[in-house]
This record gives sequence, structure tokens and C-alpha cells, in this order.
Amino acid sequence: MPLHVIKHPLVQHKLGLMREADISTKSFRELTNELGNLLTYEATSDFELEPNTITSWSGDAIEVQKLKGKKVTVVPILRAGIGMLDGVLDLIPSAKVSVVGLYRDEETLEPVPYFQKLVKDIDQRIALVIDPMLATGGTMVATIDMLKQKGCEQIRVLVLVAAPEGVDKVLEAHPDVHIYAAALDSHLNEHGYIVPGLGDAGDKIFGTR
Ligand SMILES: O=P(O)(O)OC[C@H]1O[C@H](OP(=O)(O)OP(=O)(O)O)[C@H](O)[C@@H]1O
Ligand SMILES: O=c1cc[nH]c(=O)[nH]1
Ligand SMILES: [Mg+2]
Repeated sequence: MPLHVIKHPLVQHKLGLMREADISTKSFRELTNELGNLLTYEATSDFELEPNTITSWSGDAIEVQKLKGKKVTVVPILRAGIGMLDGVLDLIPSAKVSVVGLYRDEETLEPVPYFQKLVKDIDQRIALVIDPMLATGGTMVATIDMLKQKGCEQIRVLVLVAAPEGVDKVLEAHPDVHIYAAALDSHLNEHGYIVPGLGDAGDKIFGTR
């Protein structure tokens, strides 16, 4: 099943802290990054290794393991995805960053693209798409469409909270994509917000509430 809900106690604890109504911008921002980090750890757990011979401290040649093959591009979806970026790059510091900007129209809930700056060799890289919220799924499907149009073939999605509606929409349009989430919540309300959810993640990360 391409949906991975991460049950690790640290993930569940940190997400619980984020659900407090009166959380500060500072705490919400810190926790978003920390969860970005932990989700990256999980989403890369099947990355392939290859043996590498090095000279150790004693002068002996020893075999160690190193990551094999594909490189990574991290794809934050503006704005809220930026909140997870440092946490991801802490674990994969050599990753290139491909930024996309989409906002969700408040009336229609349709995604409106407004920015795209992808790395040139995206067809050679595994993309880790980051956004705290997967609600209707419109934004994520549009982002994956953009990446695939540029030849990107291996795409993983990292979100803090997913709604069932969004998961279904992404996996229907892109069944090859794996989704890593800290929580699969109950449903969307009449305004397209996830319940129980986190509220507007972008506003909470940037303090624009
Ligand atoms: O699954 P969907 O129904 O498409 O909704 C999810 C999108 O909505 C939010 O962004 P928003 O439009 O609030 O933009 P922002 O990040 O600039 O706040 C969120 O960060 C996702 O990108
Ligand atoms: O619950 C939601 C839905 C969309 N965007 C958010 O920031 N939160
Ligand atoms: Mg927002």
C-alpha cells in the first residue's frame, strides 16, 4: 500500500503538540521542521546501499556502506512546504531543491500554480515533495503532474496530516507515488479544512494568522 502512516512515538508526540489551539508560531515552526526530519528518515528507509572500501583510522582497508545511485531533489510546495525544508535537508544535505508555488483558491478549492523552478536533471533524481497538509489533494496532484511532465519518475510525498479524500485523489491519479504521513485524519469540513487537522499550516508557520 503506497500510504505509510508513521506510528513512531516521537512522531505521534510531536504531532499531538501541534494540534494545541494556542500553539505559538515558534513552536509550530520548530515542530514542523522536526517532523520533516523524522518523515525523511522513514521515507528513505529503503534507499539502496553499496559497499565502499576506505582506509580506516588504523590504516587498514575496510568495507563500509554508502548510498547508491539516485540523487534527491526536495520539492517544497510554497508556502507551507518551506516549513519542513530545513528538517529534510539536515538529513540529506546534498539534495538539490526544486521549488513550486501553488495556493488553493478559497472558493473553488482548486490549486492555482504561480511559481516553478525545478532542478535541470530532475529526470535523474528521486523527488521528495513536502507540504504539511494533504487536504483535497488538488495541490499535490498538480505538483506531481508538473514533476512528471519534466521526466521525474520516482516521487515520494511527505506530509504531516493527510485527509482520506486527498490520499484517494493522489493515489488514483498517481498510483506509483508513495505517501508518508504523520497522521491520516478523519475528513474535510465544508471549507476543505482537515478535521481534526492543524488549521491553516502556512499561516501558522509564517505567523500570518
Ligand atoms: O490538498 P489541497 O486541498 O489542495 O490543500 C492543501 C494545500 O493547501 C495549503 O496551502 P495554501 O493554499 O493554504 O497555501 P500556503 O501554503 O501559501 O498557505 C497546504 O499547505 C497545501 O499546499
Ligand atoms: O486543513 C488544511 C487544509 C488546507 N490547508 C491547510 O493549511 N490546512
Ligand atoms: Mg495556507
